[in-house]
Amino acid sequence: MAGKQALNIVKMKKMKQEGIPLSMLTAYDYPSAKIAEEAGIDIILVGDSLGNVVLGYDSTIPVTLDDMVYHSRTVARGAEHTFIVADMPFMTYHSSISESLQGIRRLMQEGHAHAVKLEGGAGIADVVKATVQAGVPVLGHIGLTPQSVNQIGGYRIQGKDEADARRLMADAKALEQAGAFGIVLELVTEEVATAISKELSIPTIGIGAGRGCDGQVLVYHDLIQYASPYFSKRFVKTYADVGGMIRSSIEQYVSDVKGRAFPAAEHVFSADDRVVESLESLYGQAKGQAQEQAKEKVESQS
Ligand SMILES: Nc1nc(=O)c2c([nH]1)NC[C@@H]1CN(c3ccc(C(=O)N[C@@H](CCC(=O)O)C(=O)O)cc3)CN21
Ligand SMILES: CC(C)C(=O)C(=O)O
Ligand SMILES: [Mg+2]
Repeated sequence: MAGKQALNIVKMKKMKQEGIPLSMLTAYDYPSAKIAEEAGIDIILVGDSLGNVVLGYDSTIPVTLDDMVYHSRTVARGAEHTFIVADMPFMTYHSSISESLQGIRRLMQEGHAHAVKLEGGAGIADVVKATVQAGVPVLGHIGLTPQSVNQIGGYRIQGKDEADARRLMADAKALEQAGAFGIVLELVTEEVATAISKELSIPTIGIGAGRGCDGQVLVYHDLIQYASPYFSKRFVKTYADVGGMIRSSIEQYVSDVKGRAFPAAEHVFSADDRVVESLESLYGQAKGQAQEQAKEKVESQS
């Protein structure tokens, strides 16, 4: 797999220096990955947001490492030439370095990811360091970290006051120091996200973090309004109503079946006349035999 990708972490850093924005999009399965690659996306994120948009949970907390491995490998089959980052899910990188590395190994070897993303700042710098030491590129993720939603107390904008701004900058620097190749800034005020982007030599990738980031990321189902509860959020731009298209297509299908408009002549297969005749006589015989047998059965019982 390695080497087939159009982009790598060395080129990403160069793109930041040259002022070329990075486009990242989530994908969770073969068709979404295939279309994202065909459309020219720079980086695919197999996000644990799959818990929300494909598994129907109300947060990312129930998502397991098995879920991530499974979806990551389907994405890898659909996008063989795209750099793939996979999220490590809730509480799989906090017990010990060795357990964290075992999970990361699975995302790389079984999930065919090229890098992993971990939520957290200075507090997870040691795991980031050990992962990078093992040869695995790490994407950081600070600001709103959905795996900590119960601690944060909701999906809130980060970096509004000075203390928060300082904390975010310190976390970003700690991650860069630990060897992260980039950092996702989620739901961070534009001023703070811009300052962090200027301060770091590694690219920042924003979601709801404004115009000063070195790249942008969105959730696939939000972008195309595909049954996502988040598509109308302020930080999302929707480009199509794919959910609406799917719904009206299925409504039309239901109505066609009920009204016998489908299948029509062009959808059916016909045998030639001679075969039809012989089938009819065959069915006629078979029908006659069956009636004969049924009659005999009734007679023998009486
Ligand atoms: N489909 C989807 N899209 C996402 O962007 C996403 C997920 N799922 N799941 C994981 C996290 C959760 N995310 C969220 C969830 C809620 C808000 C939200 O309610 N935002 C408010 C602003 C809140 C405030 O003002 O503090 C909004 O109106 O945009 C934002 C990001 C982003 N991530
Ligand atoms: C929103 C992005 C950054 C993410 O972590 C996800 O999709 O899981
Ligand atoms: Mg995530």
